Amino acid sequence: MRFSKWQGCGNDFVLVDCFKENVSDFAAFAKKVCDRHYGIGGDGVLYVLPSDKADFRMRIFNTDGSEAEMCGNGIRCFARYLHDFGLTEKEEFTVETGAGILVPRLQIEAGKVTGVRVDMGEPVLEGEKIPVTGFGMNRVIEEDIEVKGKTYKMTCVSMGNPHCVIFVEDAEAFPIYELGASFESHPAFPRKTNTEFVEVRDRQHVRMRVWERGAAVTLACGTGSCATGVAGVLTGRTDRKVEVELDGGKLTVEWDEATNHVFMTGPAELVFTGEIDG
Ligand SMILES: N[C@@H](CCC[C@H](N)C(=O)O)C(=O)O
Repeated sequence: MRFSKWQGCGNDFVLVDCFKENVSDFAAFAKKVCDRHYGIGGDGVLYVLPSDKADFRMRIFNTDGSEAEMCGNGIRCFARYLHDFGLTEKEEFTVETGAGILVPRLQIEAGKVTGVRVDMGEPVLEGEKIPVTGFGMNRVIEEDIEVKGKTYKMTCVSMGNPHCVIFVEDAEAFPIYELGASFESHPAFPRKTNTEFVEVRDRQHVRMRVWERGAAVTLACGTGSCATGVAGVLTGRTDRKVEVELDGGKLTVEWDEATNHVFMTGPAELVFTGEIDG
């Protein structure tokens, strides 16, 4: 089976083109190939599929085999694959995801792709829809959450997938490896959650570390960066456009007031291509 390996800000993915390859069990394949010792290594697998609603369909599976609704760094890699490997000649196209139909646009300078800007759609803010229990259809802004005997203030946002944003004094010092899994599996989140630990540097710059649902600590999270941008506005900490500094690079996130859509811009790079026994 042929595959390609991609990364966006160090969040890395194995991509399989299902127009050409046949995968019988998407979840089992993801668990197997994401293993960094016995497999290819990756934070998830992106499957390129046909769609009857959009130009293409993307499905994303985490390292533990769970399927996520959406992946921000993944959709930029997905878009670049479609362009670089000749599946489309368009610079902007539609992609069906578990978070609806999203629109990536390639940024091309002097014939070279320099990045991808994605219209990530509207954030979902109603507690029940994120989902977070105990808040009905209200927004969940700076609400208490107790984890391992300590109370934190959480702001919850869905970008198709659930996010819990915790603003902290010092993101580098936050004990993410000790606490991340307890946020992910907290009873407040019926579908588990991704959690972002965010230090505000100023109104246009934040530092974010992430514990991802189904993948633990990763070097970056695109949907998490978007959720952070939205949470920064909802809590009055940041402007509508912010640069998010991640362990593996930087993303720009803008929550547009006129459309209510979130736009994410950042890199997507091919690491290598290969073949594996399917
Ligand atoms: N890294 C991704 C998000 C991948 C899915 C996530 N782990 C989930 O289960 O929701 C991103 O860049 O958005």
